[in-house]
Amino acid sequence: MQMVIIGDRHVGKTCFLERYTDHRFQQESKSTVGIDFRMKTVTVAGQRVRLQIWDTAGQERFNSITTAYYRNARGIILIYDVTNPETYLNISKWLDLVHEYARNDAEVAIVGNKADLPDVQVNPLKARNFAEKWGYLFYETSAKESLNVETVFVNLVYKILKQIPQPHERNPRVRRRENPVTLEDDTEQNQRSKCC
Ligand SMILES: Nc1nc2c(ncn2[C@@H]2O[C@H](COP(=O)(O)OP(=O)(O)OP(=O)(O)O)[C@@H](O)[C@H]2O)c(=O)[nH]1
Repeated sequence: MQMVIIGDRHVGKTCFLERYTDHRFQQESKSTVGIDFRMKTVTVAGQRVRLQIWDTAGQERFNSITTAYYRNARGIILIYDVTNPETYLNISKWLDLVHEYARNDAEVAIVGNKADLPDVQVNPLKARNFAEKWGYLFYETSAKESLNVETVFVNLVYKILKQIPQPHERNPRVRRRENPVTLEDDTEQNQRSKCC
């Protein structure tokens, strides 16, 4: 299952992904050039899912490269920085690209990152209302303090899985237990690739 992480530069996309796949945080994270990806296998609602997560450059000059990766993404994580209102306002610009390049059934999560910092300048209620109005997930996260990072992935995968007809839905006599918060960090494989 492919996912793509988008949003302005410096909002913490790479740190967010590294926190999820490598359980670490690097204060001196380098700007992503073009595109990068990591793999992780998770179990959500009893189903093992292999995620290929694309980390895109926030700089506009890479848009022609990065938007090519939207097409195959089942999930899109759009990150802004809670201490930088401009990155929140730019969400609509990123959503325009999503509507232009992503599949119609892609699930979107809006994420306000850097929630550990004291000078929060984006009202989380406003952001949540906006996300809910459009049927998107919403979370405030901290890649630094590992707040809600796994929750974003689990709930996004769960939402995507709910879209896909499951075997038990085709045969109502076969029942499977559903537990959206089940997360087994069972096989963690980090593969990296860079291009451009
Ligand atoms: N306090 C705090 N700082 C963070 C957090 N996440 C990222 N940062 C910092 O924000 C800066 C940018 O992080 P990156 O992950 O490189 O940002 P990016 O969105 O991938 O940037 P581009 O690759 O340029 O698009 C770095 O100095 C990080 O240390 C967070 O949750 N809390």
